[in-house]
Amino acid sequence: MTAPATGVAAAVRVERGHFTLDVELDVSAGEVLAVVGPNASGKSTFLHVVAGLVRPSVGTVRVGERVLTRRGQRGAEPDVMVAPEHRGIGLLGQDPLLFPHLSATENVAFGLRSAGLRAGPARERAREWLTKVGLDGVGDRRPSALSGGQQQRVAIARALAAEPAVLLLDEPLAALDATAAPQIRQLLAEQVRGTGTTAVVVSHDVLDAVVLADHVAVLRDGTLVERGRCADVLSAPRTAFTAALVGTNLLAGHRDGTGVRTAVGVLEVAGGRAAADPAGGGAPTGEPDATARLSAPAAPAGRGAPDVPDGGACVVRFRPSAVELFEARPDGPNAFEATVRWLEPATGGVRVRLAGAPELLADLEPAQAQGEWLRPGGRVWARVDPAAVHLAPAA
Ligand SMILES: Nc1ncnc2c1ncn2[C@@H]1O[C@H](COP(=O)(O)OP(=O)(O)OP(=O)(O)O)[C@@H](O)[C@H]1O
Repeated sequence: MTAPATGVAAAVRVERGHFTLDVELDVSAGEVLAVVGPNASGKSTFLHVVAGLVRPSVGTVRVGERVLTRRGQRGAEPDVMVAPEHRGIGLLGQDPLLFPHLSATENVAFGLRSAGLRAGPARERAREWLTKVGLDGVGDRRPSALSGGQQQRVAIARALAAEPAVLLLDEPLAALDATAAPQIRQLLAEQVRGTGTTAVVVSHDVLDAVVLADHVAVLRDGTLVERGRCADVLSAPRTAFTAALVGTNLLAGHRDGTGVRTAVGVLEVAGGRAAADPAGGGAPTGEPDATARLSAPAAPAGRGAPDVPDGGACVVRFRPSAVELFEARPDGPNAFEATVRWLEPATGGVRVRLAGAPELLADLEPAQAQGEWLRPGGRVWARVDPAAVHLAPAA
């Protein structure tokens, strides 16, 4: 029953006053791509261009061999703008947008009827889909008699029953409560993968990328800043936004011998050898001092460090659990002074947010988080083990 999966190729530019979206993104047939980014980065705009709801200033959108949008191309190629309802693209947003006067079954059957299926087979298929999304027995109810999660299940059934060439998901879980969201996320993952549907999901929530997608694209200010397999991008982010999304620390800087010069000083990295003399370069006092070397220069970088030339732009990454906090300056490399912004609960302990741009995170066990010195606004010393500091070329 399922239509063969089809890929998407979009290269579009949208100009809107101060905002410009300029992205080129391909999604292979049967692949699920998550598009993440801060507010107003252009995620929905991109989705709407693919759906045919927004006309780009210039660019093309193809699904398989079919050109759905073409605008402002050089040469004699005429402009194309296929209407949204003729694109074979399904769109599922946070609002299920069900017809209030139709039952759940009729809501799902409606799209199938519009696609030319007769009433009997359309109802039959609609019932099958309601079973697939866990709604056996509620087909006769109208949306007002269904919970938010159940309504979203109906919307998923309606979207997938139509066998779209491509399914676009715009924050599909944003309106659901904490109990319904994981269930619907799992259902979406099973059904989108089970049908081999090519999909693009826009979300603020990294879990959506982890659970639903194969690849992730990170947008910032209308521009693509990272793109790759979820496992790679999320485990080794190269931008502060992605790092914040996955709850890790990331500092941009420049290679400086065996370390990296960052906003908190020179951090020695995994693959470089930590220095024996912590006082070698002088530690910063007061505000972070980017000129200070936080340990003495070490031996040349070992095999663990990527090949970033001295002075080259790069990022360092370290987990919050690799950051220790002290009341007084500790011995050893990679110590720097910082101001506590606030404390919050974390799995198995306390997460401390340290002021700065970007802010840094430290995850402490409860016993380490005791003491008057550890309070919002207080000055503390942080230390990161060089073996836990990972270096990557700048994105
Ligand atoms: N219809 C519109 N007319 C003019 N500008 C718009 C319109 N829709 C969005 N914008 C602007 O385009 C930019 C990108 O918005 P978009 O909704 O695509 O971002 P987003 O990443 O989806 O944001 P959010 O996560 O907040 O939903 C923003 O500056 C927004 O104000």
